[in-house]
Amino acid sequence: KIFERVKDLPGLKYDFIIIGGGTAGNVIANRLTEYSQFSVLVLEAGVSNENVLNVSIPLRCTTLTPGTIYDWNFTTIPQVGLNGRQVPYLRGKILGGSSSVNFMAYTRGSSDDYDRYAKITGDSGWSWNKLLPYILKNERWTASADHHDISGSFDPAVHGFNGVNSVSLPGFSQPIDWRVIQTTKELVEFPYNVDSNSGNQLGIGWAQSTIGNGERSSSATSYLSPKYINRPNLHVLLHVQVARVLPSTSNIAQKFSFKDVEFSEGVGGPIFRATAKKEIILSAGAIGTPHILLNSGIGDKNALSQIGIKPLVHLPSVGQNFSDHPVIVDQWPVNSTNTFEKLARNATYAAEQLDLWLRTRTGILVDAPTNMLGFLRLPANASIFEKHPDPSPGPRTGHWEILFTNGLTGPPVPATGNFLDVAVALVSPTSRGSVTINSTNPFDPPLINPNFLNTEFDIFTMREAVRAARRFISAPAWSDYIISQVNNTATDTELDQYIRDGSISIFHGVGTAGMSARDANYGVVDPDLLVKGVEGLRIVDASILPIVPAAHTQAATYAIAERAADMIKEAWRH
Ligand SMILES: Cc1cc2nc3c(=O)[nH]c(=O)nc-3n(C[C@H](O)[C@H](O)[C@H](O)COP(=O)(O)OP(=O)(O)OC[C@H]3O[C@@H](n4cnc5c(N)ncnc54)[C@H](O)[C@@H]3O)c2cc1C
Repeated sequence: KIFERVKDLPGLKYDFIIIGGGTAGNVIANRLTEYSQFSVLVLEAGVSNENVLNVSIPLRCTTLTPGTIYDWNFTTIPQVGLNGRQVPYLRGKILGGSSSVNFMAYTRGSSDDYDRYAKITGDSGWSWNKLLPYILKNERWTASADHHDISGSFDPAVHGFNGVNSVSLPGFSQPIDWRVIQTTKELVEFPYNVDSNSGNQLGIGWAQSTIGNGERSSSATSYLSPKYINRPNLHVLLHVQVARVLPSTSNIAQKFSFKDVEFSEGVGGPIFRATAKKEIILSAGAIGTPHILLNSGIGDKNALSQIGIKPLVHLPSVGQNFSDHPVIVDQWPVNSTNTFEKLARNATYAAEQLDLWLRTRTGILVDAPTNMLGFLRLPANASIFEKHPDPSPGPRTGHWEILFTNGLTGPPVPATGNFLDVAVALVSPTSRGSVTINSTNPFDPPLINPNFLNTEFDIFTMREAVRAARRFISAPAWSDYIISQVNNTATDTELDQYIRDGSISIFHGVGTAGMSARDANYGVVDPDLLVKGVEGLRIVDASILPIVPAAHTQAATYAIAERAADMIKEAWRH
């Protein structure tokens, strides 16, 4: 059941309290309440996702953030690597969390990504082969909205058909799609990959998205769908912001045991306390989770003391090791009028498409903006490798990603002109940032520093990615489509300036509560995702990934949560 006010809850004591009804939190809520004897309360700061049309309509994802009530509306601190600019840091503030506002790309990353997590943690359970059953448990492969023949566009052998969260291929073909595929035949450096979710992500192919029947599939629409949310042991409370977790006792071993959660109803509203009889599960995401830990006195003891927060547990890695992907978009003017600009400029066409979506869940609105994407590596002989080791986790993993969009990705749309958008993202960054606080008020926003493009490897790779994307669009497949080429002869200095002035986040931040081996002298959680040095506190969200995967991060987040749910059930079964 979903509650909108604290006073309507039957009480404030539950077996499990989950902080954050986001991507991971709702998976945990669903799986734990499969046991009718477990009671679960989810505390979520955001609003309901119900009846928000723009959340359901995939192509309208560009309207959900920033500057709306569905976003936390964070901004980074000035970024040295971005010529001092501050950039928006989007995070969903709505039931479903970022899965309710994201761009729905379903990319798992490579097998190398997960095998590296296994190596870092010393737990083979995080390896690709061991995690695959959980990836499949999440996924419900679904027909495309237009029911076209999808053979040859994905590999059914690597997908899950009975999971909870819908995944599908595009359901409305875009006029640029065949040109992308044609280019993979014309230029050997850009091979076609029938399915980049197989473990080997290299190459370009059809985007898979968390969309079912032409609608967004989020953790709220899937894991909290009516058959689950009606369970009597599952309560979700909206509009409540968690400030802190509080220790109740410290046992003989002098370990703090965390059982209580302090939260406010609305911003600046009354403060309440809820108690977990078994465990508190922090699922507030890569920004929210370290923020709550630091507010609670769990972090670097010197930094906390300096602000005036009493340190309870000295865990210097809290909020550190933040890694994310910077992205930059190149635009080419094209000689077609059949691009996304048409939707923004032609009200009759837009109304027709909305009507089509409302009546039949077909038409242009059924897809995310990107129908085709791919992951690529720097050439093995790239000069950067003379100075730097390869930071990618293995040969099946991209250093950078390319995404194709049939028009501008967001407002403002200029009065004239039609465009092709090609975005490149750095998916193997070596820069590391942080999430910290500078206030004793838990409701003040944290300081977000992704520290983009602050290493030689990162700027080199972005530069080469931009150049490669421009080579891609110089292929014969585009010659009768592109009106004028983007500068193909820019120098390194010119490109660096352009990249530092234009890059933003693609919002894949992780690592701020990273997992490490049980005996490691760094890290925030152990391989079972229990916070080191305390009792009763587990973290299940994207923050536990020690290094960002070479992929959009929701698929990994779902998989983590599915495995974590089994760990929690196992821990409390008896
Ligand atoms: C605009 C955008 C586009 C993206 N596009 C893609 C994409 O196309 N594909 C992809 O794979 N990934 C994408 N991502 C990233 C992906 O969505 C996230 O990595 C993933 O959803 C993170 O899941 P999570 O469970 O860690 O956090 P979230 O899903 O963000 O959940 C955290 C939840 O905790 C709540 N919360 C936080 N703090 C508190 C507090 N103090 N009290 C109470 N509640 C709190 C939040 O409101 C939220 O509901 C995108 C992200 C954004 C923001």
